[in-house]
Amino acid sequence: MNSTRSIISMAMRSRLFPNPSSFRSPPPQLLPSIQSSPLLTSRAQPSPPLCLARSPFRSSSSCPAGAVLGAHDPLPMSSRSASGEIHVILGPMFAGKTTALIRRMQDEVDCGRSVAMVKSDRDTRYGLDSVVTHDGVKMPCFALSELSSFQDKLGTEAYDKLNVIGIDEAQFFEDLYDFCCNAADHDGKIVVVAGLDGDYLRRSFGSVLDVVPLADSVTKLTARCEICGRRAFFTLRKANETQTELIGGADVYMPVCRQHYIDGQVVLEATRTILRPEFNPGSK
Ligand SMILES: Nc1ncnc2c1ncn2[C@@H]1O[C@H](COP(=O)(O)OP(=O)(O)O)[C@@H](O)[C@H]1O
Ligand SMILES: Cc1cn([C@H]2C[C@H](O)[C@@H](COP(=O)(O)O)O2)c(=O)[nH]c1=O
Repeated sequence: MNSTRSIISMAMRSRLFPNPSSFRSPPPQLLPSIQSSPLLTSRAQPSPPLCLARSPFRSSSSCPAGAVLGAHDPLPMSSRSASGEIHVILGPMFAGKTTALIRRMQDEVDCGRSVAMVKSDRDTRYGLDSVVTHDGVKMPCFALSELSSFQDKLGTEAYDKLNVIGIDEAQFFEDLYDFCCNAADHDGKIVVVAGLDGDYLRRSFGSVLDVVPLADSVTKLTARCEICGRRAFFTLRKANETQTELIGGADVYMPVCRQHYIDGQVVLEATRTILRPEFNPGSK
């Protein structure tokens, strides 16, 4: 697979980058819908000291230490959301979705709310006990195969006290819609969802777009095109694999603008054709 990637990289660079240069996104800026969220201002109150909640699960092997963060005591009911909220953060890889999610959760902790982060256990890139950004910022989390197991994992008492639930890698949760609906509409939770809106072929990925009609706010973040530095809306897969799910980082994917997505797909298709065994009789 490494040789495939280097062939693809070479092909793309020779065709697409007469003057190759690499671009990295600056630290992502939160868009106004999140920065100026009434959630953070209208219900803000003097922050109790930041602390790890005394979760009954802190010593349990199934719950990472500190996966529930926030106030020791839940906020009084009057200061909690009566009907819950759903906020969705979308975009390609490297757009800063996880960064924005962690910041949002930290803001909620600073406002005295009790928060918990969840990610899919399919994403094993950095272990299962933390959500980690591409530049290494971490927050403890629960890694689950399905969101329906969250309440059991946490326990009813802890779930009832929880104000905010963050969900990273939301594209991997098939029960995202039902979970968000129940958590916000029925249980009064604030749910912040971060995930890919599209896969490497720009098809809708998992159920992320299905929760848009449920959402109070939707923020689409952009990355920086690795080829030209313009805004990147899409994720290009550099590897030869064609299945929808392929866990990976910068070794397998790059953020690209529209032009370089189109050019890149042409090169990748040509490269995949060249790599087929019938073109390489001696390669077996
Ligand atoms: N092409 C890239 N390759 C590796 N890291 C990148 C690239 N572009 C941006 N980054 C880094 O990734 C960070 C965003 O990471 P993260 O929040 O995990 O994004 P996302 O969750 O949207 O994939 C940026 O602040 C930047 O430091
Ligand atoms: C485009 C695309 C991505 N994936 C995988 C690759 C990563 O493991 C995650 C996305 O992580 P990030 O936090 O948004 O950087 O999804 C995939 O399986 N299939 C795809 O098409």
